[in-house]
Amino acid sequence: MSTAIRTEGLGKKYRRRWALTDCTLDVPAGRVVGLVGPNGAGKSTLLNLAVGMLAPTDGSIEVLGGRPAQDAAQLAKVGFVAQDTPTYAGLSVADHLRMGARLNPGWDDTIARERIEHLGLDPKMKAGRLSGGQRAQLALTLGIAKRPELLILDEPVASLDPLARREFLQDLMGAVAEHGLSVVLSSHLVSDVERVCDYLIVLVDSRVRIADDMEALLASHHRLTGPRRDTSTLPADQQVISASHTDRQTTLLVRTDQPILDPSWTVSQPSLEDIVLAYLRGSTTSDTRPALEVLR
Ligand SMILES: Nc1ncnc2c1ncn2[C@@H]1O[C@H](COP(=O)(O)OP(=O)(O)OP(=O)(O)O)[C@@H](O)[C@H]1O
Repeated sequence: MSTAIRTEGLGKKYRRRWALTDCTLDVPAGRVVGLVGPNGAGKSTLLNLAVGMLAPTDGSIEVLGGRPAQDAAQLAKVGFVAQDTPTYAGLSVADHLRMGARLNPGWDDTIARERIEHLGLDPKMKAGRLSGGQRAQLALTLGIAKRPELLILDEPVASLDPLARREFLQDLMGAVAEHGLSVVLSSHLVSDVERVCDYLIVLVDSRVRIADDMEALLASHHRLTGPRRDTSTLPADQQVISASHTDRQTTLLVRTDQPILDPSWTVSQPSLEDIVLAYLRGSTTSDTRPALEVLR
């Protein structure tokens, strides 16, 4: 199985502050990877390191087997749409497509023109006069028509209306199915990530908290509800992600690959959003201490 992104002890420091720390990942190719985390967690930093816009302070990163932006061949393999979906205000939509064709050896003009037509964008319109969402669609069109092996999108749907967001994600899935494209996209919308991604990375406080197959993640997390008890009495294999207690009852979100055998627990399946929120709300320093503990 080939690897889209491999990092080893990767870290990035801006002046005195670490934006990404000790990040070790092995993300398989051919997947749609969701990258989630709270504001300032380090998502854009990781994506900018992957495209070579930033250099690591620590550790290493390899993308599709090469060093980010090492040469023209590497640049051609990776498409990137940055968070602010940059376009050139003084250039028209058609100018952007012409520029895409000039700069990208694998450029697919048919995809580009069909997408612009489908979106109803006037090819003569200057990018500076497009709405924020239309500019985002133009930038995304350039990213898709470049026909990269790996498309990296930093919050691609943030400025799109709900229908445009749904259609864009469908287009993306189509490109993945048709061209075997790998995608890494950051988003604050867990429901979108759940709909299209089959691999999830969660970054919290500049550290990777989850990096796993979506199916494996859902299978290994459980909600346990039962009589109030101390989390330190749980079996060693059960990592407590969050815990809440009332006078008589305890509810836990635990991660384990083993079956839950204790009959005093009622076991249910948390949603992906429940799992992500439990990780986002706190940070653990040991295996058995909960990330989030609430007393009522
Ligand atoms: N150019 C920079 N100079 C100094 N600090 C920076 C710079 N870029 C980012 N940071 C800091 O690094 C940390 C991580 O920022 P980053 O943009 O990677 O987070 P993020 O997870 O993408 O956030 P968001 O969801 O808000 O876009 C933040 O604390 C941010 O203030």
